[in-house]
Amino acid sequence: MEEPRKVMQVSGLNVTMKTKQGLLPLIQNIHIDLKQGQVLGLVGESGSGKTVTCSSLLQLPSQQAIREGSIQLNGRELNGLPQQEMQRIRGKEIGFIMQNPMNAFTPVYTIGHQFMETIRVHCKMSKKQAFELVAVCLENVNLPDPSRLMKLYPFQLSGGMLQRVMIALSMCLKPAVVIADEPTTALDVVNQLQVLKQLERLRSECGTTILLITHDLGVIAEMADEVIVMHQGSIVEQADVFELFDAPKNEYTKTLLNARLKLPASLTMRT
Ligand SMILES: Nc1ncnc2c1ncn2[C@@H]1O[C@H](COP(=O)(O)OP(=O)(O)OP(=O)(O)O)[C@@H](O)[C@H]1O
Repeated sequence: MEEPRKVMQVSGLNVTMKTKQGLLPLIQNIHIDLKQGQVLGLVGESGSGKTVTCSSLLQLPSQQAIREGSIQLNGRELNGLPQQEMQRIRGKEIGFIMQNPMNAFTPVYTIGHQFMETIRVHCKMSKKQAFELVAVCLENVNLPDPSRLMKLYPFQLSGGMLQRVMIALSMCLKPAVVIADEPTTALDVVNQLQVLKQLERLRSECGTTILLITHDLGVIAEMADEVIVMHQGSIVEQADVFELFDAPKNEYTKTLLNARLKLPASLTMRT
């Protein structure tokens, strides 16, 4: 069988932070290949460097971060691109869904206004066309009464609804890659399931590659094809999801998996 195409290739990525105490290395020598249509899980304990890695892939502005290495999207080098250029890439070519979706929206504009403005930045269309497209996209992620919802402000929606608005935006812009950083952590079980279902649709219907960062190994088992395990800023293991759960090779991975098995059943039955 033919290997899926590599959409994003990260190699030799190091991130060092300038702090008052001096230079602080945060992640070292990260290599990630994201293949078309795959869900790649990224796991590791708190502070292992998952978010720093994502911020680097998105080239989020940071005065303090020194990023070395290569981040290629469909063969184009992103590391060092001017922010103006990255703004065109973020959303349209690399989508992102954050743990706290409230941070992704401006509180003073309605959902409809923000959604329409974002797609009009990337695609040429009239306000009327954008309105109709947004309504269809919101309906597509099972958000009821889209015309009413578009008139609401972010604080008037639940976390799960906002996550689905962000997924709807990705379904609309069809980026090659979506980075989802703890997309279900802040949600109740019903909303978690809804968001995971919509992410799965994004992959199956749009062929989007998803980098899924989560603490929840249940979510990884359910969603991921392959898994990367990070520890203290480095990748310690990468394997097919079945292989990783059945026969972890690295000692830290074993500890991570054992920690889950030792939790009471009520805490592990989250999916
Ligand atoms: N701006 C910063 N200045 C200094 N240190 C930072 C900065 N941002 C992150 N760090 C440190 O980098 C390390 C990795 O942080 P990161 O947020 O990537 O962890 P994480 O794996 O995403 O954790 P969590 O699962 O809790 O979100 C942590 O030790 C954190 O304290």
